[in-house]
Amino acid sequence: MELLVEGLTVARGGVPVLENLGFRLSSGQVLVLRGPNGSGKTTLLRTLAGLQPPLAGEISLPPEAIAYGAHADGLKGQLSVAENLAFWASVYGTRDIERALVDMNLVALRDRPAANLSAGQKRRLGLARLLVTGRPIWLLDEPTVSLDAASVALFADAVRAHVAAGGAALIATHIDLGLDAAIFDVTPFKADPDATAGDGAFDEAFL
Ligand SMILES: Nc1ncnc2c1ncn2[C@@H]1O[C@H](COP(=O)(O)OP(=O)(O)OP(=O)(O)O)[C@@H](O)[C@H]1O
Repeated sequence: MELLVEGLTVARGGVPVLENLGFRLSSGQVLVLRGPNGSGKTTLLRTLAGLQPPLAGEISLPPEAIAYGAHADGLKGQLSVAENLAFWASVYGTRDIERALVDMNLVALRDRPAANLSAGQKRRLGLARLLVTGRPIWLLDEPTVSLDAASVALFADAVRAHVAAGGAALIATHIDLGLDAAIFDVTPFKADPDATAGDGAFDEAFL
């Protein structure tokens, strides 16, 4: 199982942000996505997850192989922690939510409505969702926002276990997660502003 990306050009609002980008993410590997604010990391992850079409290029795996953890946690506030996980387990066709509850330290919170969780607890629940997807490729956008040091360590352990079991992860993060990871810096792939000159909409990070 391998995610191979070749000649990929991604855009926001119709404006190319990154172009002719490529990388390989193999089973057992963690790749950390780097680049300044506004450089296109979220846009790249959304494109790989199938949430928006690329302008060009090839992505070797379908969105069904991918679990995307976005900025927004996507919780259902009226449902309890366990009910949220059970909902996602049914969506993804998996069963076991208990391991996810344990791994993200949510057992004591299992019956609490998601709306009543703290920001960091919500984040832990959002990450627990990844564990019930059963999908091999995790794409994560700033997964540790709002997490305390202990929760960052829990998250890093979950990623280690995922890749040890043959999964892989592409993680946009500005912090050191203490993982054995390669770095993929998107900066060299910034789109050519001249190609879109005249509309004044090009990414501020590259002006
Ligand atoms: N909905 C949108 N419509 C148009 N342009 C957008 C939209 N969202 C983001 N952009 C622009 O697209 C460019 C890439 O943004 P993106 O969020 O992919 O960057 P990023 O590398 O993830 O940034 P950060 O590190 O700040 O999270 C930026 O110039 C941003 O202003």
